[in-house]
Amino acid sequence: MAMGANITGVKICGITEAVALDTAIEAGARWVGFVFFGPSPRNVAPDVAKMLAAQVPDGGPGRIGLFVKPTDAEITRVLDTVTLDGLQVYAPEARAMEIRARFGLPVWRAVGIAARSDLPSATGLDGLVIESRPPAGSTRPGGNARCLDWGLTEGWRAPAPWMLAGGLKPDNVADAIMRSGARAVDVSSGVESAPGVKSATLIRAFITAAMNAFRA
Ligand SMILES: O=C(O)c1ccccc1NCC(=O)[C@H](O)[C@H](O)COP(=O)(O)O
Repeated sequence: MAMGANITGVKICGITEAVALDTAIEAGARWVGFVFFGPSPRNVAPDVAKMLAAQVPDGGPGRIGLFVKPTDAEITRVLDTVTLDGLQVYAPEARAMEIRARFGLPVWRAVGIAARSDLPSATGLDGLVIESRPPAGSTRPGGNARCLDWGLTEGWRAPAPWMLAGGLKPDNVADAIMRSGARAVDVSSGVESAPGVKSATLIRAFITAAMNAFRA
């Protein structure tokens, strides 16, 4: 999962089965995400993720494991079974840096923002996932199909490569890219027919729309 200064591409997150993964690979996803968080409808057991990760060909999308405030033991349990290329973590910067040092993998930190002042001005991490804050009472910090105000990142001098997430869909991703200035986007709910059930049609439509917008 190389992350240069100008990463461009699409991450399809929350993959739990082979057909969705094949579709994402064929459609040109740059990253695919596996959620290791029990309360999520996209939670995937390590032995299933192992088979999915092995399905990604050499040169295919980066395999990203998503963790929420994980202990070292939780990450170890997954990495003992699943080959991953990077980690997406919901944790403070200092803890994310510890994880990076401990496991030797690139780490992106997910940051929920509601105002421009919430945008990080510094990070020692490999990248940032900028998304909306979860709604009150949500059982999870991401994957809530909730858009942020895309104008908040316009002109932002990001301290690391970043991707835009939250509430993106095939029919709004072009607008989101144009208004936010993002060069990489991350989607889960917006390519599902029901929570946790990915749609091949929506995955293809999303990647096509995003890549066309990046080229525009
Ligand atoms: O997908 C989940 O269930 C989830 C659970 C806990 C933390 C994060 C989670 N998802 C994050 C993502 O899939 C993406 O990074 C992003 O937030 C996209 O979310 P969506 O609004 O569903 O497209």
